[in-house]
Amino acid sequence: MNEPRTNSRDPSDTRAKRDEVTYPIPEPNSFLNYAELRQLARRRLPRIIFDFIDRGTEDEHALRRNRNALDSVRIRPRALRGGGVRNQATSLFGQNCDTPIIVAPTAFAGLVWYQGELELAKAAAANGMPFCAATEALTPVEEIAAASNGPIWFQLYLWEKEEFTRDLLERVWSSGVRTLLVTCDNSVSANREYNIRSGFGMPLRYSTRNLCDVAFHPRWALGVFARYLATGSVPTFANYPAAYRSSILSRNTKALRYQPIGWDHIRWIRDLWKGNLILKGILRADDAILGAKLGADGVVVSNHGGRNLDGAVAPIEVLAEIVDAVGKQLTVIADSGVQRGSDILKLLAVGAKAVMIGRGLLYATAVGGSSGASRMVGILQRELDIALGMSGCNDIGELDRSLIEMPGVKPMAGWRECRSAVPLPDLDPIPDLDAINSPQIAS
Ligand SMILES: Cc1cc2nc3c(=O)[nH]c(=O)nc-3n(C[C@H](O)[C@H](O)[C@H](O)COP(=O)(O)O)c2cc1C
Repeated sequence: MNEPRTNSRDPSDTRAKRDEVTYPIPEPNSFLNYAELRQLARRRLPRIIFDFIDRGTEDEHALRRNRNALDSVRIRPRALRGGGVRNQATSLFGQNCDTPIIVAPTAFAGLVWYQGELELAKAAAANGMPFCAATEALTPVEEIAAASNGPIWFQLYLWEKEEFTRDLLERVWSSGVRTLLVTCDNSVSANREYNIRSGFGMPLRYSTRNLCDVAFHPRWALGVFARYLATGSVPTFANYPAAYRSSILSRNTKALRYQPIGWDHIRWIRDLWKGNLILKGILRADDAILGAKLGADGVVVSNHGGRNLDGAVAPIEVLAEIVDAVGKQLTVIADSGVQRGSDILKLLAVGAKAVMIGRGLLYATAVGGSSGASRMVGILQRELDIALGMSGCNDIGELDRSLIEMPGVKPMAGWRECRSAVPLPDLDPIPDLDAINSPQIAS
């Protein structure tokens, strides 16, 4: 019998094949998984925006590697244990979270839905998880913080003029944000050729093709773009200094240059920022150690979702080494390529405390605003819950490397000592264990 084919998750497929679906694409807000959601977002968004979100950099090796590396990790489940009430709550920097998922910082999130950043922040708060606002958000950090009753973090890109960065940090602090994430994997701009071809950038480039693209996506054109125009608020980079805050359509954009970031800047930011400091885009243990020595509180092991350095290692390939090096001192978070609850389980089992999701939550916001984002979070939580139960765990604290097999990582490599140990489940309900181990049977 022919198996019905669904979207392949294998990124080594050609793009066309990856998009192949033989089931009808569901109605918005009835998607069942990441692959279905991606199809819906692809339909909803103009191509120029979808590609900006969806694609990687250069030849997209890093993008494919993220998936291949996660897929190559296999789970060795413990039998007959995961049937209880399962718990995925955790705490990050002293704040309780209902799930080990964080909304990753993403530039231009306000383009996928009217005030998309607010929608994402609301969904994050409703689901008890942190939302990380981006420097390149289209909604000011003050508005995001005011609209949410959940934990808000802020991602920082450094500007060339020190005073601009200083002012922004003051705005961030005054809005009540206490966790700052500094992106460390963009000392130079990424080479995203499709953006050059499509005209995506600041400002967006008009062309007949782009106008047709928008015209063929009326729900986006009316629901997002026309709504901005109707409220007289054409999107700008709202966290920029006032003099540089021109609209994404303006030809008179005053260029604001970013500072190529180095370790001295981390020292400078550490002195300036009194809250939690996380370095995002770390892929080496020596860098993580240096970060710890300079006073960072956490790292995000990330290759920027395969969007920056093509050919970069996938985070899960280097996560164990980084956790072993700094897991006692720092909170280690991971991202890039996470699409299923089982991906989250794998990263946590290697030793991450939480994971960030970028594209998945942007697609979800594009499809259904905050309810779309909440639906996607719910799906990931449910998948993680199933993966936990199937692996014989009732709590994410029980995850460890004995549950997984992956190239280069020894089973039970001992990351538990790096974090507060969680006792294994009580063996009392298995009365026959002693009998099985008894000398009579051994003979
Ligand atoms: C559209 C888009 C914009 C992004 N913008 C930023 C950004 O401004 N700063 C940053 O540190 N990371 C940015 N990222 C990277 C994410 O924070 C995150 O590392 C990545 O998306 C995780 O991979 P995933 O998309 O496969 O989940 C962006 C990612 C996407 C998809």
